[in-house]
Amino acid sequence: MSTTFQLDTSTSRANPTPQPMKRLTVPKIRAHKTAGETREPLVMLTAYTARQAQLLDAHCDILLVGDSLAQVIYGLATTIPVTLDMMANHAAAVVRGSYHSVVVVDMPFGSYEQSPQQAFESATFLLKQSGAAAVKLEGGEQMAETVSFLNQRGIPVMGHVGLTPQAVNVLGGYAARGRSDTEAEKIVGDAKALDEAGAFAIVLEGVLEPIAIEATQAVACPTIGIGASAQCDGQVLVTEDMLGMFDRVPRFVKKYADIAGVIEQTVVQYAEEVRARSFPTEDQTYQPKR
Ligand SMILES: Nc1nc(=O)c2c([nH]1)NC[C@@H]1CN(c3ccc(C(=O)N[C@@H](CCC(=O)O)C(=O)O)cc3)CN21
Ligand SMILES: CC(C)C(=O)C(=O)O
Ligand SMILES: [Mg+2]
Repeated sequence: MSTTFQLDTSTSRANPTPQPMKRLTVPKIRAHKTAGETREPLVMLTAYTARQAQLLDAHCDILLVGDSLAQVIYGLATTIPVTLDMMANHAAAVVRGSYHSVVVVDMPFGSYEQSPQQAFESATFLLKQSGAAAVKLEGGEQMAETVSFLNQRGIPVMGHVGLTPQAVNVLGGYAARGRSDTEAEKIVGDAKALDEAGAFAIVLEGVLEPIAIEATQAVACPTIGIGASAQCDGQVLVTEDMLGMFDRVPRFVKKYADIAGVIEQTVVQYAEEVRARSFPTEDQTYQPKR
């Protein structure tokens, strides 16, 4: 008898009911600029849990299991300490909660920079453990060889240039990028190198708007902006940031809701009712039959 554990993705989904929407694919995203169909901006948000994925899935094109889970979930100061196991576990949860969106997983710091071989080993681990479709990694020209190596071996790669948070110790903070001419040229060159290496999309984070526009016009694959420009081919935000759940957010975040406020009010009410013994009532308790 085989002892191999087979992940049955059809039954491991938290929501197995038939869905009307089709699953989006990586090639459709890569062809976004040339496909005559819609060219509507791509909608991308982060997701770290199954329930969050369920709520976002039908309304997004891409769900990113971002290493920003460092700050958002784990209370860490930077994304540096994030491990492959952390990423794989959250990615598996997100895949179980999604049907339509392409699920992309961030490769954590230290898991891919050394060589294309190291990147391949780490990426296969992430994809096998989670069922996600693609990985994202930070860096430009210096990562082009790795992007091509993975792509040729069946692993689609999303690039990420500009403000690359895993390089915080080199950059010295999270300030916007591209203020000098050499920096601006480097960002556009990095985007071109990733595009030519076969990246299916590129995140442009924290770059001056004219550079985001120039990079978007210079590449064949779609660009996805965060703190970049509405002229990018798509946008991404950290879900907790835009929901108003996270306390310290970058300036480029638009807070669409105040979920932290809703949670606080609700907990205040619960605490009052517990202390007043007005919760639970008869509806929320089990009484013996008479
Ligand atoms: N919750 C969250 N949202 C993010 O967008 C995010 C993460 N976490 N973690 C990973 C990276 C880190 N990012 C960050 C973090 C901080 C700033 C920030 O504080 N920016 C300041 C300017 C800082 C400076 O000029 O030195 C700002 O006011 O926008 C920006 C991007 C983006 N990513
Ligand atoms: C902010 C996005 C692009 C990201 O890389 C993350 O959430 O980790
Ligand atoms: Mg990230």
